[in-house]
Amino acid sequence: MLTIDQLTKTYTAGDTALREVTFRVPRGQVVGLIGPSGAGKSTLIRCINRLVEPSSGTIRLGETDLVNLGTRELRQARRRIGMIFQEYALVERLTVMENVLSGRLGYVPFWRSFTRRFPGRDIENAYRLLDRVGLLEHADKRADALSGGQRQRVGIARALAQEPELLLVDEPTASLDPKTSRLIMRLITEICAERQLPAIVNIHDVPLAQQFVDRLVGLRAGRVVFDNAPGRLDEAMLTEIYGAEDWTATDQDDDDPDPDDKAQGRLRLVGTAT
Ligand SMILES: Nc1ncnc2c1ncn2[C@@H]1O[C@H](COP(=O)(O)OP(=O)(O)OP(=O)(O)O)[C@@H](O)[C@H]1O
Repeated sequence: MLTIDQLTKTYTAGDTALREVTFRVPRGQVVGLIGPSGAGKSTLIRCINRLVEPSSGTIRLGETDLVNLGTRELRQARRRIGMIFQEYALVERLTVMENVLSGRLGYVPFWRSFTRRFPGRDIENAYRLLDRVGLLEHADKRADALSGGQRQRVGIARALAQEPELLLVDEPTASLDPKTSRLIMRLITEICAERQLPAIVNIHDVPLAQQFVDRLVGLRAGRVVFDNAPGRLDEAMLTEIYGAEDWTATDQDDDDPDPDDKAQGRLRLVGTAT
């Protein structure tokens, strides 16, 4: 369980990016974080993994107060948080397997990581994860030989290799086509349900978020202005979050509709800034 309470961040330049943000993410729940550019989504994700120092408020992962940790404790706490990135952040010249095993680097002694000698248990687990994300037959390929969707699946397997208690996912589909984006979102949400992992997914694509996440948190100018089930997000609320934009109900550009998408019967919205 992740608990964020009264989290405020004011950058030294004077911008207040988060204002008393409060919400909880229980085990197994995937929260989509939406909001216009500059709303504070990245700042929130970065405060949780402490790449950005919160100005005030608390962030708890289980019993651990993430805000008040010394360097050593912070390093240990970060092992418990798996990150998935927009641009995958793989080591291109290493194999798929080596990239997945790099998720274990925080756990193995330096000499083992230096010589890339990982314990047998880690290797077996990495094979299991590659199987789960559908990349077993690509284990020995170099990362730079993979497609974008395949690279993101490596990114997911690497995050899971950490055996995290929380997933932070930053724009996981921004570089992918619509069909691959759905595949990746489905994989993330299925895995979180299977492992009872809480997750926060920073996502610009509102219809995609609506299809797959359990809950949406909408930020505007650093405040939570929406926190509810995706089905409760209507056009009035979208205007509240995004301001004066033209939110028009439309069919998605979809040449290969998935009948089992949670999207069935949900709003399909496309936003065009005016
Ligand atoms: N390092 C920084 N120093 C000063 N101000 C910053 C810094 N990073 C972000 N900000 C400011 O904080 C506010 C929130 O930015 P943030 O990047 O968190 O928004 P966002 O919702 O993630 O936007 P986007 O969707 O464009 O990535 C903005 O006003 C931004 O200018």
